[in-house]
Amino acid sequence: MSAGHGFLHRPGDSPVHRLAPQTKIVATVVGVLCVVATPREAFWAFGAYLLALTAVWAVARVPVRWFAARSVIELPFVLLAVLLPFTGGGDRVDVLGVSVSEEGALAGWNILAKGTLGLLTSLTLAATTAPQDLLLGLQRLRMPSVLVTIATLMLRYAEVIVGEARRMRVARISRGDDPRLFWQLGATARGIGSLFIRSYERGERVHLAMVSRGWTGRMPDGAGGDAAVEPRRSAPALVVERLAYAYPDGHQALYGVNLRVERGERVAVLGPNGAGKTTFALHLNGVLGGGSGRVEVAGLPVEKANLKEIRRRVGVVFQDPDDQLFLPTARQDVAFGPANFGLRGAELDERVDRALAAVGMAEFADRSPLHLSGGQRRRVALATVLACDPEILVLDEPSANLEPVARRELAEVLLGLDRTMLMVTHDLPYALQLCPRSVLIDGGVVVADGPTRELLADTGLLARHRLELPFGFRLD
Ligand SMILES: Nc1ncnc2c1ncn2[C@@H]1O[C@H](COP(=O)(O)OP(=O)(O)OP(=O)(O)O)[C@@H](O)[C@H]1O
Repeated sequence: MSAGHGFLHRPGDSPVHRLAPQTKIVATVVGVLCVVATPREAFWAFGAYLLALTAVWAVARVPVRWFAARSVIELPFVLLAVLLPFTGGGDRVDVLGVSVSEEGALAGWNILAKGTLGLLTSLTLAATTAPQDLLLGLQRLRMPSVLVTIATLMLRYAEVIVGEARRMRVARISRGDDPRLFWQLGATARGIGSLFIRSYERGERVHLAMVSRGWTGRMPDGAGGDAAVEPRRSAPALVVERLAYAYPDGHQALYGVNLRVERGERVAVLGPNGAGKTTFALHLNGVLGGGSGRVEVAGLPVEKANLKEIRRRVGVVFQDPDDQLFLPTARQDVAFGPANFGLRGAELDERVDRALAAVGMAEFADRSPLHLSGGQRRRVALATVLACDPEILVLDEPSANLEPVARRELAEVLLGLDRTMLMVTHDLPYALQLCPRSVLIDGGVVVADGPTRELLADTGLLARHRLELPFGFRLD
């Protein structure tokens, strides 16, 4: 679902909607400054501003009632403005038998007129400009990148909350809940509680995806990357020995995983729900750690001192592309990882273009990821990781929620990539198509390892670990 329809944004294709966002931002700031600077007695000027705004609304095809409904946030100021004529000092006049302060009335009018016009001007900008385009406009106006990034993260978080709220509302209404009914207020309150927990979890996944692409909590400062630690060329791509891990709540997810993957191999990681596949994958670039055992990438141990280099070499593509994409344009999202790893200027642009081209999304570079289809988003998510030029690509459920054509197209992209690949998946035909070798994890250990075709032909093995080929699928 696109996040285009927000509380403050009213999508459309009017000339006002199509204006460049930076032009609208500048016009809004100038408009608000003019309103503030206008003397309070210049009643005609306020009338002219309002007339100009209503003309813009007519062109933008946004009804007056849309603005009226959103102007309620101004209510406290309206109350203050209404009280001032009665509480103000100075000369007083008699209006319909009530004594009114002249100075108070003018002060109230000043607040009411300037506040309302300022609010309506800002609402006009918000109504006709998508949030992502606003960020783009700020960037084009050369706002400091730190400010734009903070605004971006705040926007992403707001989207996370709104998205979770929408999903929960749909799920509840489809189960017969009507939040308008008084006796269901308790359930609504509990819903709000779980909304914040779910938003927190989603925020954590977004953060994990950022960390995987080299985010350290600091903005790239243009100083270039640290010197790379040279890996051993002759070493296998990946060596995992006796890897065990318990989550902080004490739940033991891995009990001693052993795996060796040679350079250029494509390996499917199969297993039932809760087997430990994702936990295992998150150890490969040090997003999870602190357990026992050993993980080595190209001869480099996965440990704190090597984390930056490890994350450069191991790219994790998460299951949900929305966890991976959070910047205003696909291009910026794809540039995020390599910029964290120190790439700048023409080299960075070239890397981004190459990654987008590799997934067939070059023409969508300047679009907001939120305006792309599910399959397109997944391809951009893959590009965000390819742009880091990883030696090992780890994909978590790459075919989940993809329509057949998008699934096939992604397979073609993946088959065209010349790198070591680990693919966590429940999609057994996809594993067969893409990975000559499979490992089967269950109960936190590797229970089978061999050619994918042989593993999938062993119906007893599959049944023991709750796996099965789709109905009608035959291995020939
Ligand atoms: N943050 C967490 N805290 C505690 N336990 C967790 C956490 N994340 C996962 N687990 C538990 O660890 C075990 C392994 O989870 P993991 O997500 O690695 O499984 P998986 O094989 O990827 O499953 P699926 O196929 O359903 O995605 C599960 O029993 C799960 O409940």
